[in-house]
Amino acid sequence: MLGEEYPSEPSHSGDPQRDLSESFRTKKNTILKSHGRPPWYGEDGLPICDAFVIGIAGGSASGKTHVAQQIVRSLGSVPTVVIMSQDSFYKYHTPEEVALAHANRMDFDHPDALDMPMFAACLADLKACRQTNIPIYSFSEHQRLAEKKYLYGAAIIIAEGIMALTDPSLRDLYDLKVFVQCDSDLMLARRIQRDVKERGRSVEGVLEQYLRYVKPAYDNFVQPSSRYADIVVPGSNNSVAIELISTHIRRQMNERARHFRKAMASRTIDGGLTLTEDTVEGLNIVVLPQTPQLKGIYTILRDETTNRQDFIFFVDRLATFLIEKAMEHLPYRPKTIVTPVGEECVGKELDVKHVCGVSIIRSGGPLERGLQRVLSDAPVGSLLVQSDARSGEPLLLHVMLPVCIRLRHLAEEAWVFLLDAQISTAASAFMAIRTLLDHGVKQEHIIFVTFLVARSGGVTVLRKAFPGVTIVCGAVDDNLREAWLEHYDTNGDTGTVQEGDGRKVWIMEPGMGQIGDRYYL
Ligand SMILES: Nc1ncnc2c1ncn2[C@@H]1O[C@H](COP(=O)(O)OP(=O)(O)O)[C@@H](O)[C@H]1O
Ligand SMILES: Nc1ccn([C@@H]2O[C@H](COP(=O)(O)O)[C@@H](O)[C@H]2O)c(=O)n1
Repeated sequence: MLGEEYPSEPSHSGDPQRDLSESFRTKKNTILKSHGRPPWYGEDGLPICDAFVIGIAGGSASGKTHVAQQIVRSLGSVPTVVIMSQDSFYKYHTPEEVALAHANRMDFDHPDALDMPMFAACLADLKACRQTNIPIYSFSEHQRLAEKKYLYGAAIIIAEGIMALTDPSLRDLYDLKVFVQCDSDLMLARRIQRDVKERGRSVEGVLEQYLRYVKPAYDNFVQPSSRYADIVVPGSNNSVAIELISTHIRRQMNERARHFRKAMASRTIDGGLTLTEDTVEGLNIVVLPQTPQLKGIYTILRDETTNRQDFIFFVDRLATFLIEKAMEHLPYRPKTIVTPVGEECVGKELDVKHVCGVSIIRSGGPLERGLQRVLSDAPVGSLLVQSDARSGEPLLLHVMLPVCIRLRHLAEEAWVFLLDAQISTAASAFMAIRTLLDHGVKQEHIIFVTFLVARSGGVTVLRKAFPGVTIVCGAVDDNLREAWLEHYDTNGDTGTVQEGDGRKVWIMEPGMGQIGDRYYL
C-alpha cells in the first residue's frame, strides 16, 4: 500500500516494517495511515465493496487539507486512507502560459484550469480498487512534472480541491460530500502566509492574483457548489464537525467488515483428492514429479533436527526446481540460431513482454532466490499480508510492485510468478491474487509457486475463485488444524490470532514448520 513516484523498481530493505513506515509520509496524495486493508472481495474472488470516498470542497486556504488530515487522525484504527488533492490535476502549461503564471496573469481558478476528466478517472480507478498513477504538480514551477505518483489499495479516499464539488462526474463518485465554509478575510490571510512560505510567492503577487482570479472564481464556482454538500464544516474551530464525520465513516467501515479466513480454512474437500504423478486431480495443481530425489529433499526439510545451514541449502535447491517447473507454463516461440560449428538450429525462446516476481513477505523470500537464479533480470516486488491480531483476518499492509505491474497497460501483458512458502488457509494467496488482478494482470498470467499446499485448506475456494491461475507446488499435505502457539509468526497465511496469553494459528501437517522463521532466523 503506498503512494510512490515511478519509474523505479522496488528496492525494499528486506525489513517490511521499515518499508511500511516509509510509505506513510504525511503529505498530500499519499497514504496517511494504515492498519491494513481487510478483504475487499468475496469467496468468488470478485470485489464486493468499493473504497469509501469523501469529497471536500471549499475556497483556497479554507482548510480543506487540514480537515482531511484531521479526519484521518480522528479515525484512528481504520484501514488505509489516501488523501488525493485536486491540485495535482492542473493541466500541463505551455512555456508562454508558465511565463504568464509567473506574472500573475494566468487563471488557475477557472474549472477549465483543471483536468477534471483525468481527476474523475483516477478517482474512479482508486475507488474501484484499481491502481492509479496521478500527475505531480509543482506550484513553484507552475507546471505538471514528468513523474507520476502510484496509488493503490485505499479503503478510504479523501478527495479535496476548490472544484471538488462542481463537476457532476466527480460528485457521483463521493459517498460523502463536505464543504469547508470559511470567512473570506481568514482565507486571504492564510493564503498570503502559505503562498509566501510554501509556494515561493510575494505578498503583492498573492494579492494581485487573489483580486483578479481567486475571489471572483470563489464567488462564481466554488461557493455555489456548497449546495451539493451533505455537511458544511466551518473553516476554523471545526473539531466537533470532524468528529461527526469520522463517526459516520467508522460506522460505514464496520458495516463493510468481512470474516474471511475461518470460512476459507473450513473448506474441506469432498471425497478427498489423489496425488498423481504431477497433478492433484480435481484441483488442477501442478505438483513436481514425486521422485525419490524430491522426497529426499522434503524429508530433510520436514525434519525438525535439520540445522539452519542445511535447511537453507535444500530450500534453495527446491526453489530452483519449482521455478524451473513454473517456467514450463510461460509461452515460448521458435528461435533460429547458428551454433559454433556453423550449423543452423531451431530452438525456443521466451515469448513474453514482461515477466516478474512478487513475493508474499516474508516466507515467499526463499522462492525469490530461486527465481533470481533462473530469471536473473526479472524484477521482484513484494506484498505484506498479515493477520489482524484480534480477528485473524488477513490485512494487506504493504504493496511494492514492479513497474510492469504498477502501470496498467504493462500489467495487462505481464507474467507474474507469485511466491509464497505454503498455501494453508489460502487467505493471503487470495489477497495477493486479487491485488494482481486489480492491477490488470490476467489470471492466466499468474503462476503461484509454493513449497506446500494443504489439501484440506482454503485451496479449493482459491481454485474455484481463480481457475485461470496456475499453482505449482512440491508437495501436498493432508491436514490443517487450529492450534495455540506461544510463538508469534509474521506470515499472514498462517493466520495468527491473539487471545489471552497464547496465539492461535493454522498448522499444516506434516508440514515443514514456519518456513520463513527456519530460513531467516
Ligand atoms: N481549523 C484550523 N485551525 C487553524 N488553522 C487552520 C485550520 N484549518 C486550516 N488552517 C491553516 O490554514 C492554512 C491553509 O489550510 P489548508 O488546509 O492547507 O487549506 P486548503 O487545503 O483549503 O487550501 C494552513 O496553514 C493551515 O494550517
Ligand atoms: N500554478 C498555480 C496553480 C494553482 N494556484 C492556486 O492554487 C489554489 C488552489 O489550491 P488550494 O490548495 O489553495 O486549494 C487556487 O486558488 C489557485 O489560484 C496557484 O497559485 N498557482
